[in-house]
Amino acid sequence: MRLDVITIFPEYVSPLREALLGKALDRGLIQLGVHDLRDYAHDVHRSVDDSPYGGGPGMVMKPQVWGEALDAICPAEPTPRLIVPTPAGRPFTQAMAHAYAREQHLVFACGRYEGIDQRVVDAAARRMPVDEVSIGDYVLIGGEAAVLVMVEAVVRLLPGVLGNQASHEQDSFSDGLLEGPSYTRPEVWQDMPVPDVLRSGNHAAINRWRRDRALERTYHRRPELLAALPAESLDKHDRKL
Ligand SMILES: Oc1ccccc1-c1ccno1
Repeated sequence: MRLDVITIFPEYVSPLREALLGKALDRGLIQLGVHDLRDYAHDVHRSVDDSPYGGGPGMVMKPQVWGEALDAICPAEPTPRLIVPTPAGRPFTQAMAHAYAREQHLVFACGRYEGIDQRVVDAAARRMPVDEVSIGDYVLIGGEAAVLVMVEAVVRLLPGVLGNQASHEQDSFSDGLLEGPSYTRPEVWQDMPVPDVLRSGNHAAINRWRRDRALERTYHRRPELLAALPAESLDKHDRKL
Protein backbone atom coordinates (compact mmCIF):
# COMPACT_ATOMS: atom_id res chain seq x y z
CA MET A 1 0.00 0.00 0.00
CA ARG A 2 1.13 3.53 -0.80
CA LEU A 3 0.17 6.41 1.47
CA ASP A 4 0.59 10.09 0.63
CA VAL A 5 -0.08 12.91 3.08
CA ILE A 6 -0.42 16.53 1.99
CA THR A 7 -0.01 19.09 4.78
CA ILE A 8 1.44 22.52 5.62
CA PHE A 9 3.10 20.92 8.66
CA PRO A 10 5.03 17.88 7.34
CA GLU A 11 6.84 17.45 10.63
CA TYR A 12 3.48 16.92 12.36
CA VAL A 13 3.13 13.50 10.73
CA SER A 14 6.71 12.38 11.38
CA PRO A 15 5.37 9.84 13.97
CA LEU A 16 4.27 7.82 10.93
CA ARG A 17 7.92 6.85 10.53
CA GLU A 18 8.24 5.60 14.12
CA ALA A 19 7.56 2.30 15.93
CA LEU A 20 5.45 -0.38 14.18
CA LEU A 21 4.60 1.92 11.28
CA GLY A 22 8.29 2.71 10.84
CA LYS A 23 9.06 -1.01 10.80
CA ALA A 24 6.33 -1.56 8.19
CA LEU A 25 8.02 1.14 6.08
CA ASP A 26 11.46 -0.41 6.55
CA ARG A 27 10.09 -3.80 5.52
CA GLY A 28 8.43 -2.37 2.42
CA LEU A 29 4.92 -3.29 3.60
CA ILE A 30 3.94 0.34 2.98
CA GLN A 31 5.39 3.29 1.08
CA LEU A 32 4.89 6.81 2.52
CA GLY A 33 5.12 10.21 0.85
CA VAL A 34 4.72 13.41 2.92
CA HIS A 35 4.22 16.57 0.86
CA ASP A 36 4.37 20.24 1.91
CA LEU A 37 1.34 21.95 0.42
CA ARG A 38 3.31 25.22 0.28
CA ASP A 39 5.50 23.69 -2.43
CA TYR A 40 2.50 24.22 -4.71
CA ALA A 41 1.98 27.89 -3.75
CA HIS A 42 3.85 30.18 -6.14
CA ASP A 43 3.41 33.64 -4.67
CA VAL A 44 6.25 35.18 -2.70
CA HIS A 45 4.56 34.42 0.62
CA ARG A 46 3.68 30.83 -0.46
CA SER A 47 0.17 31.55 0.77
CA VAL A 48 -2.32 28.70 0.99
CA ASP A 49 -5.41 30.47 2.36
CA ASP A 50 -7.66 33.44 1.74
CA SER A 51 -10.75 35.13 3.20
CA PRO A 52 -14.06 33.24 2.95
CA TYR A 53 -16.68 34.35 0.40
CA GLY A 54 -19.79 35.42 2.28
CA GLY A 55 -17.69 36.69 5.20
CA GLY A 56 -17.25 34.99 8.55
CA PRO A 57 -14.29 34.22 10.77
CA GLY A 58 -11.06 32.60 9.77
CA MET A 59 -9.57 31.72 6.39
CA VAL A 60 -10.28 29.09 3.74
CA MET A 61 -7.58 27.07 1.95
CA LYS A 62 -7.15 28.12 -1.68
CA PRO A 63 -8.34 25.78 -4.44
CA GLN A 64 -5.50 26.49 -6.88
CA VAL A 65 -2.81 25.27 -4.46
CA TRP A 66 -4.69 22.10 -3.61
CA GLY A 67 -5.54 21.48 -7.24
CA GLU A 68 -1.88 21.57 -8.25
CA ALA A 69 -0.87 19.37 -5.33
CA LEU A 70 -3.50 16.72 -6.06
CA ASP A 71 -2.68 16.75 -9.79
CA ALA A 72 0.97 16.11 -8.93
CA ILE A 73 0.36 13.45 -6.26
CA CYS A 74 -2.72 11.57 -7.45
CA PRO A 75 -1.97 9.61 -10.64
CA ALA A 76 -4.64 8.88 -13.22
CA GLU A 77 -3.94 5.14 -12.90
CA PRO A 78 -4.14 3.42 -10.50
CA THR A 79 -6.63 5.89 -9.07
CA PRO A 80 -6.01 6.57 -5.37
CA ARG A 81 -8.73 7.12 -2.80
CA LEU A 82 -8.58 10.69 -1.46
CA ILE A 83 -9.42 11.00 2.24
CA VAL A 84 -10.15 14.46 3.63
CA PRO A 85 -10.42 14.63 7.43
CA THR A 86 -13.10 17.12 8.49
CA PRO A 87 -15.45 17.53 11.45
CA ALA A 88 -18.24 17.53 8.85
CA GLY A 89 -17.27 14.10 7.54
CA ARG A 90 -18.73 10.60 7.82
CA PRO A 91 -17.66 8.95 11.10
CA PHE A 92 -14.49 6.88 10.75
CA THR A 93 -15.15 3.30 11.86
CA GLN A 94 -13.29 0.00 12.13
CA ALA A 95 -15.24 -1.20 9.10
CA MET A 96 -13.87 1.77 7.12
CA ALA A 97 -10.37 0.96 8.37
CA HIS A 98 -10.77 -2.56 6.98
CA ALA A 99 -12.06 -1.19 3.67
CA TYR A 100 -9.16 1.27 3.40
CA ALA A 101 -6.69 -1.52 4.20
CA ARG A 102 -7.74 -3.17 0.93
CA GLU A 103 -6.84 -0.07 -1.13
CA GLN A 104 -3.59 0.16 -3.11
CA HIS A 105 -3.12 3.92 -2.69
CA LEU A 106 -4.54 6.36 -0.14
CA VAL A 107 -3.96 10.12 -0.30
CA PHE A 108 -4.75 12.20 2.81
CA ALA A 109 -5.45 15.94 2.47
CA CYS A 110 -4.87 17.79 5.75
CA GLY A 111 -7.01 20.91 5.90
CA ARG A 112 -6.44 23.75 8.36
CA TYR A 113 -8.08 27.07 9.14
CA GLU A 114 -11.82 26.96 8.30
CA GLY A 115 -11.29 24.16 5.83
CA ILE A 116 -10.55 23.64 2.16
CA ASP A 117 -12.49 25.35 -0.69
CA GLN A 118 -15.28 22.84 -1.48
CA ARG A 119 -14.42 22.92 -5.18
CA VAL A 120 -11.20 21.00 -4.39
CA VAL A 121 -13.23 17.99 -3.21
CA ASP A 122 -15.77 18.42 -6.03
CA ALA A 123 -13.05 18.57 -8.70
CA ALA A 124 -11.15 15.59 -7.25
CA ALA A 125 -14.36 13.55 -7.13
CA ARG A 126 -14.56 13.86 -10.93
CA ARG A 127 -11.57 11.49 -11.25
CA MET A 128 -11.15 9.55 -7.98
CA PRO A 129 -13.17 8.36 -4.96
CA VAL A 130 -13.18 11.05 -2.26
CA ASP A 131 -14.18 10.47 1.37
CA GLU A 132 -14.69 13.34 3.80
CA VAL A 133 -14.18 11.63 7.17
CA SER A 134 -14.49 12.64 10.84
CA ILE A 135 -12.65 10.85 13.65
CA GLY A 136 -15.08 12.14 16.25
CA ASP A 137 -17.50 14.82 17.35
CA TYR A 138 -15.00 17.47 18.34
CA VAL A 139 -13.00 20.16 16.53
CA LEU A 140 -9.25 20.04 15.94
CA ILE A 141 -6.93 22.74 14.58
CA GLY A 142 -6.10 20.69 11.49
CA GLY A 143 -6.41 17.29 9.85
CA GLU A 144 -2.92 16.02 10.71
CA ALA A 145 -3.91 14.42 14.04
CA ALA A 146 -6.85 12.73 12.31
CA VAL A 147 -4.49 11.35 9.65
CA LEU A 148 -2.23 9.86 12.34
CA VAL A 149 -5.27 8.12 13.83
CA MET A 150 -6.59 6.77 10.54
CA VAL A 151 -3.22 5.66 9.17
CA GLU A 152 -2.49 3.71 12.36
CA ALA A 153 -5.96 2.09 12.33
CA VAL A 154 -5.51 1.08 8.66
CA VAL A 155 -1.85 0.02 8.54
CA ARG A 156 -2.10 -2.22 11.63
CA LEU A 157 -4.59 -4.33 9.63
CA LEU A 158 -2.12 -5.04 6.82
CA PRO A 159 -0.68 -8.57 6.79
CA GLY A 160 2.66 -8.76 8.55
CA VAL A 161 2.42 -5.42 10.38
CA LEU A 162 1.23 -6.75 13.72
CA GLY A 163 3.48 -9.40 15.28
CA ASN A 164 0.56 -11.63 16.15
CA GLN A 165 -1.83 -11.68 13.16
CA ALA A 166 -4.59 -12.80 15.51
CA SER A 167 -4.24 -9.55 17.46
CA HIS A 168 -6.63 -7.56 15.33
CA GLU A 169 -9.02 -10.46 14.90
CA GLN A 170 -10.06 -9.95 18.57
CA ASP A 171 -10.15 -6.18 18.30
CA SER A 172 -12.89 -4.15 19.79
CA PHE A 173 -15.61 -3.92 17.11
CA SER A 174 -14.33 -7.01 15.27
CA ASP A 175 -17.47 -8.81 16.53
CA GLY A 176 -19.47 -5.60 16.94
CA LEU A 177 -18.69 -5.41 20.66
CA LEU A 178 -16.20 -3.48 22.79
CA GLU A 179 -13.28 -5.50 24.12
CA GLY A 180 -13.68 -6.67 27.71
CA PRO A 181 -11.06 -6.22 30.48
CA SER A 182 -7.55 -7.72 30.22
CA TYR A 183 -5.22 -8.94 32.96
CA THR A 184 -1.60 -10.06 33.30
CA ARG A 185 0.79 -10.98 36.15
CA PRO A 186 0.84 -10.65 39.12
CA GLU A 187 -2.15 -12.77 40.20
CA VAL A 188 -2.95 -10.22 42.94
CA TRP A 189 -2.12 -6.50 42.68
CA GLN A 190 -3.13 -3.94 45.32
CA ASP A 191 -5.38 -6.59 46.90
CA MET A 192 -7.17 -7.11 43.55
CA PRO A 193 -7.00 -10.67 42.21
CA VAL A 194 -7.18 -11.74 38.58
CA PRO A 195 -10.63 -13.34 37.96
CA ASP A 196 -10.33 -17.05 38.77
CA VAL A 197 -11.82 -18.20 35.47
CA LEU A 198 -8.87 -16.67 33.57
CA ARG A 199 -6.48 -18.91 35.50
CA SER A 200 -8.68 -22.01 35.22
CA GLY A 201 -7.38 -23.34 31.92
CA ASN A 202 -11.02 -23.98 30.94
CA HIS A 203 -11.03 -22.24 27.56
CA ALA A 204 -14.76 -22.64 26.96
CA ALA A 205 -15.45 -20.96 30.32
CA ILE A 206 -12.81 -18.28 29.58
CA ASN A 207 -14.33 -17.48 26.19
CA ARG A 208 -17.79 -17.32 27.73
CA TRP A 209 -16.57 -15.04 30.53
CA ARG A 210 -14.80 -12.74 28.04
CA ARG A 211 -17.90 -12.47 25.86
CA ASP A 212 -20.06 -11.73 28.90
CA ARG A 213 -17.72 -8.91 29.96
CA ALA A 214 -17.68 -7.55 26.39
CA LEU A 215 -21.49 -7.60 26.23
CA GLU A 216 -21.79 -5.90 29.63
CA ARG A 217 -19.24 -3.20 28.70
CA THR A 218 -20.91 -2.58 25.36
CA TYR A 219 -24.35 -2.40 27.01
CA HIS A 220 -23.16 0.21 29.52
CA ARG A 221 -20.84 2.30 27.30
CA ARG A 222 -22.11 1.92 23.73
CA PRO A 223 -25.71 0.53 23.79
CA GLU A 224 -26.21 1.63 20.19
CA LEU A 225 -23.63 -0.96 19.09
CA LEU A 226 -25.72 -3.71 20.69
CA ALA A 227 -28.85 -2.42 18.97
CA ALA A 228 -27.02 -2.54 15.62
CA LEU A 229 -25.97 -6.19 15.99
CA PRO A 230 -27.76 -8.69 13.71
CA ALA A 231 -30.24 -10.68 15.84
CA GLU A 232 -28.55 -13.96 14.91
CA SER A 233 -25.20 -12.82 16.38
CA LEU A 234 -26.55 -13.01 19.96
CA ASP A 235 -27.09 -16.52 21.34
CA LYS A 236 -29.61 -17.39 24.05
CA HIS A 237 -26.97 -17.02 26.77
CA ASP A 238 -26.09 -13.53 25.49
CA ARG A 239 -29.73 -12.51 25.70
CA LYS A 240 -29.96 -13.55 29.36
CA LEU A 241 -27.36 -11.00 30.41
O1 LIG B 1 -11.61 19.37 13.47
C1 LIG B 1 -10.92 19.11 12.32
C2 LIG B 1 -10.23 20.15 11.67
C3 LIG B 1 -9.54 19.87 10.49
C4 LIG B 1 -9.56 18.58 9.96
C5 LIG B 1 -10.23 17.57 10.61
C6 LIG B 1 -10.92 17.83 11.80
C7 LIG B 1 -11.65 16.70 12.46
C8 LIG B 1 -12.35 16.72 13.63
C9 LIG B 1 -12.83 15.42 13.79
N1 LIG B 1 -12.42 14.70 12.76
O2 LIG B 1 -11.70 15.47 11.93
